Amino acid sequence: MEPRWNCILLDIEGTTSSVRFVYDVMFPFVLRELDHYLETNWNDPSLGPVLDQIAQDAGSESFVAWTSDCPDEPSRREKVAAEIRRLMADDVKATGLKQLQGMIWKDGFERGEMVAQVYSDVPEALEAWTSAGLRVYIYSSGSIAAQKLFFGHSEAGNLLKYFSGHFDTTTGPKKEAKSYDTIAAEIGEAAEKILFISDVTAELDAAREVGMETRLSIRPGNKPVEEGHGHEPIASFSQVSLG
Ligand SMILES: CSCCC(=O)C(=O)COP(=O)(O)O
Ligand SMILES: [Mg+2]
Repeated sequence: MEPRWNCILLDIEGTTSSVRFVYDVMFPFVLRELDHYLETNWNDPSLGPVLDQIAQDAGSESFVAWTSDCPDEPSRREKVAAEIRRLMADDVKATGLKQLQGMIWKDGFERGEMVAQVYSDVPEALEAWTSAGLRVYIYSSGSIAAQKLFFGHSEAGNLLKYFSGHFDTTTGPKKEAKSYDTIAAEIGEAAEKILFISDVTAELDAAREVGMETRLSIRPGNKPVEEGHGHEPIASFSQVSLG
């Protein structure tokens, strides 16, 4: 039987993995390591573009302009740390924040201090879908670097071989239809041939607006959703029927 879709696009938090793991393990890791990370990596060239992105997310044209009120390096670092803590307290999915989080998580995943949680149906489904010839992509607010660390160090082992590509907020916000148009174009598929699975109805609405098929991920600990969204709910990837 011909599969109804050629591609499956997956969200992470609340879909492949629990919200709890992100909030109880990954975010506390960042808050614990933040000051030390900034101090030890301050002159690392890879940090510069991320600091510019954080400044731009805050409405400034560059990091230099944003920190022009800071008299010295420690106060510039403190401004960054305070902004990161503020964004995380409000759970803002800002690109600069997500890039910095990914850089901080690197050590945690590579040292084995963090092992990404994935629901038990996820590896089985990835295997079944890719064996059936489907391509699987990730679209998460977590940076692409963080996504690769996450699935490269999961409790089911390295799952990266299953993914044909990764998207994050550098493609566009997850609640905007244009982002899904861009993804379809980059994947090289008609939107109607892509199934998007997420726990957030506003993301599913945006994907549906451009013609993607959708499924609402219902996992333990996910935020409750309003009635009347019209997205078919699934509690496990095993409920995705390909035919
Ligand atoms: C490697 S993803 C880490 C989780 C995260 O930071 C996040 O914002 C997840 O958001 P999602 O879009 O996957 O719900
Ligand atoms: Mg999610």
